[in-house]
Amino acid sequence: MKHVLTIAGSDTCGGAGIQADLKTFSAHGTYGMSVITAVTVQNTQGVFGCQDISPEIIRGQIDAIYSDIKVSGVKIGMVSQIETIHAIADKLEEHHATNIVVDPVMISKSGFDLMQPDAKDTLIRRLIPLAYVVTPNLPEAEVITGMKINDLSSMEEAARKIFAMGAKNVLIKGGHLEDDATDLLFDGEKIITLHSDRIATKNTHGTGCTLSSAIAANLAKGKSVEEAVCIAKAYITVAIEHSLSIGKGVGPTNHFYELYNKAGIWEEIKD
Ligand SMILES: Nc1ncnc2c1ncn2[C@@H]1O[C@H](COP(=O)(O)OP(=O)(O)O)[C@@H](O)[C@H]1O
Ligand SMILES: Cc1ncc(COP(=O)(O)O)c(N)n1
Repeated sequence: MKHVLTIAGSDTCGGAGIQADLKTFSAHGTYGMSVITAVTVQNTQGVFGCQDISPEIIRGQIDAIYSDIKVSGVKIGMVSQIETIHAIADKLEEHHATNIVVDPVMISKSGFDLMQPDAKDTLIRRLIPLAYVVTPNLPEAEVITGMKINDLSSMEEAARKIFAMGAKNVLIKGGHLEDDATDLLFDGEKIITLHSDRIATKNTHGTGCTLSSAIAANLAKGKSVEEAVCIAKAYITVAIEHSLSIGKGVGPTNHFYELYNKAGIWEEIKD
């Protein structure tokens, strides 16, 4: 069994962040571990507070894992402060971490700043070059590139710009497009589009977290980037199709493994 690490924030209600990542790792038959960067006060209706974990404790958590356990894939999610980003980048470089998926989380669906705006340049300078895959949604890709993105051709242009910043592969997510939920992958040579019809649901809490952890789990299992992203797209689509109306607001994705069996993608994700 492969071991996969998430470096991200805690979401009290279990829909996004560390909790979504660990559920996704388990559903893929991998062993999940976590380095917590911040604890949010959060439910399906919003984020009501946040306590950052000190850089010292973040560095300690990363050392605790890498000094003891082989890590085959890493997902990075919420990193709210400049010092948090330096602590993570320093330690991942020191431990020669591989298969790093960076989800540049900035603002929650409910509108809370999960990354302080002044940390943007540090994220670009320190984390994007470490990324084997970086997975911005449209607003995040706009902040990173400074351009307007609203269709496939501007998604392609943005992917090329972010590739030039040092990421080995760029996946621009189309969850915020007006029409279909089409994502676009650029591997430095070719563009691949991953299409899904838009599912009519309000329950999309943690979709980006789920997708990036599914990519990390699949890379850890030895899949190519193209395979990992395609399987992760199939996974998130089923997870949204069966999303849960838990709470009064935006409900979470569903990681119950029987669903994947029924949807016919269990054969793909179980290996
Ligand atoms: N309503 C939807 N129907 C189908 N797929 C969706 C829907 N919303 C998001 N997705 C997919 O979920 C994944 C996460 O995308 P997105 O919601 O843009 O990320 P984030 O959570 O970072 O904002 C992408 O693969 C996207 O295409
Ligand atoms: C701890 C944490 N990490 C990430 C997200 C982003 O998820 P979403 O975009 O669905 O709000 C979140 N809400 N909370």
